[in-house]
Amino acid sequence: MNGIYQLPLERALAPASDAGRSTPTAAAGGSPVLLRLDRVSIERSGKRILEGLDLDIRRGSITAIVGPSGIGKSTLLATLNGLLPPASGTLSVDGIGRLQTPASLLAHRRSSATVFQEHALIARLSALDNVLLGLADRRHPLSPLPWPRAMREQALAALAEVGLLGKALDPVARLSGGERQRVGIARALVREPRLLLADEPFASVDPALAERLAGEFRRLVRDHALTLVIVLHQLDLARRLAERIVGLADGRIAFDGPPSRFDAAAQARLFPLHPAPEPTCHP
Ligand SMILES: Nc1ncnc2c1ncn2[C@@H]1O[C@H](COP(=O)(O)OP(=O)(O)OP(=O)(O)O)[C@@H](O)[C@H]1O
Repeated sequence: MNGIYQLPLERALAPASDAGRSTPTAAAGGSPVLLRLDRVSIERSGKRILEGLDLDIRRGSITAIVGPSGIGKSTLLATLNGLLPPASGTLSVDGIGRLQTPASLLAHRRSSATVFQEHALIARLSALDNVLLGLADRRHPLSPLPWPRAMREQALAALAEVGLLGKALDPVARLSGGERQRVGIARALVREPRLLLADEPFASVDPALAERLAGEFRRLVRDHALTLVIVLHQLDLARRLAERIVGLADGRIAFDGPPSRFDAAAQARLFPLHPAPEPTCHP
């Protein structure tokens, strides 16, 4: 892990409900909050997509982002990732502070990784080479040299983590949908992120495989002390995987609570044009 992330942690943050919430900085102490959005508004091409977002993401937690198509779920992930700075408000990260400068944004991006719906893999390259691309920002972009041995070992370890060591040298074009998704997960893991973002990672796999991959995400979060924020369309899966559901509607956070409170009425408020599915049991 890069040394910059081992800065002394800030003092414990005040609860989210406090009026004068403090900002994560690199002071002494520990914080249960990894990431904090304070009155954040987000725009795309000058158009306001989301506004007034107050959100604390706790370290080691799994948060599912749900909401209708086009509401701004991927946009929110892009802001959490540091790719799309807020139009107003602040985004703060424990150990880094407010993401206001290029250096702080870079530090945050280096400690985060994203898994995409369509994997964003290069089909003609091997699984191993695709995973190595997760480390592309850790060496010179025009380097003609082979990947250093240490990075190759890191990438192989990430492939082993998702059960694909045996296919490390296979071109991605020859892998199944589920295997490709695993390569995408390995490419994120190789960055040793503390924040893992996932944008509809189960959208192109069948329900049984989605269930299995969800189990793998849960294990990875636990084993690697990750914090996961995952955009999901499958509400049942969101309820089973996450300990917290954040629902977006009308440009705002319209629901924020545990799966047990995400009942038919809450769903109907997020998806008013569709009848809410029957509530299902969850552990
Ligand atoms: N690069 C962009 N430039 C301008 N507008 C964009 C851009 N990307 C997305 N938008 C707009 O921002 C809004 C939110 O899009 P976003 O992709 O975040 O929604 P979403 O909730 O993730 O949708 P879906 O569930 O369909 O993936 C939409 O109106 C979309 O048209």
